[in-house]
Amino acid sequence: MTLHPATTPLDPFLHLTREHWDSLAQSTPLPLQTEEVARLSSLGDPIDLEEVDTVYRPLSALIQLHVEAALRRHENVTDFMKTTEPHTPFVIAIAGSVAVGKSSTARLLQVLLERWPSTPRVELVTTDGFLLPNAVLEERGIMHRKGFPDSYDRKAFIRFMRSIKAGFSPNDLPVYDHVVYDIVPGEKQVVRECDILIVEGLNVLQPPRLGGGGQLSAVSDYFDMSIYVDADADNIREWYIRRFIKLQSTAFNDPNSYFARYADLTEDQARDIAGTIWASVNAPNLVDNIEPTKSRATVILRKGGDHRMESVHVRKS
Ligand SMILES: Nc1ncnc2c1ncn2[C@@H]1O[C@H](COP(=O)(O)OP(=O)(O)O)[C@@H](O)[C@H]1O
Ligand SMILES: CC(C)(COP(=O)(O)O)[C@@H](O)C(=O)NCCC(=O)O
Repeated sequence: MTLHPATTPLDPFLHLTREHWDSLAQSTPLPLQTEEVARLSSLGDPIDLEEVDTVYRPLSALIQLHVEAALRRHENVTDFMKTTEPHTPFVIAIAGSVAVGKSSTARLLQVLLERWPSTPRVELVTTDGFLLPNAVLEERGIMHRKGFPDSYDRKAFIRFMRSIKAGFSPNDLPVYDHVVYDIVPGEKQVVRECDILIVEGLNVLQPPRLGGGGQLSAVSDYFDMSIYVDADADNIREWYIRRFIKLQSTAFNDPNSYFARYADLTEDQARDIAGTIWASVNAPNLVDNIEPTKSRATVILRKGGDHRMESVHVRKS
């Protein structure tokens, strides 16, 4: 097997090179066209069909193995307990820094997984809907900590995950708008009944904390599998700055954009502002809160300088 680098007796991960990963699941079809891949990629995350074929085809096949095993276990356990409770959605969490490309990964997986016969219904929830509204962040003096664990309504997020794993489909999830940079008053996301739920966000792998009832709980208590999208902080910083410059000529021109005041900056000025936001908000959040959760993931996708996947690290089973 092509392992990279050598594992130690305490290392619970298998380290697979890009070449090894690419050689897997050769018979799994890739039901996607170039146009569709372009539509699913986020701004600044240049995924092409070759990358989808190399990285996401084996990943969707590996996820299917986990889903099928969970379905079999459910059948065996319900037989054993003489119950008839239907199975709950298989939950996949996607974690990683701001600007690392989590949303492209989530959207690609949604489309690939719903083409498998056993999982035709795949729903996607981004955790920004659980951010506290700006008015609350301002009241608490933590507007500069948007994306940090304390900027979320953790209780509502846990309630949502618990209801999913209790077999319900909530219809009242709050919705966040990146352009307005705030929760949209009155707007709700409906999560339809599904086979797989993908939950994507910075903080999905945060460890348990003590809740109101004296219980230790974390949203990850309700995950079946998790994926951490990883890259060097210097690369992610550059992707963040480049995306900010692209947003200047797109989203920031919307008069409703929270960043509209930055639309007319020169490229150098935009670089400076984006670098400052990165250094004061997103880098400390990555170092202090997000990166330390990496080893909790089932799979780590490690990207190189151009968003190209370099290696994949999978929990030993
Ligand atoms: N200021 C913004 N205005 C409009 N869209 C944005 C803004 N910031 C981020 N986005 C979009 O929001 C999505 C999520 O971004 P982010 O949280 O950085 O995660 P990631 O880059 O890992 O997917 C991306 O599709 C990105 O292009
Ligand atoms: C909205 C986000 C916190 C991401 O939320 P997520 O869906 O990961 O929970 C992030 O994209 C963001 O806007 N961070 C604030 C700092 C900044 O403007 O870059």
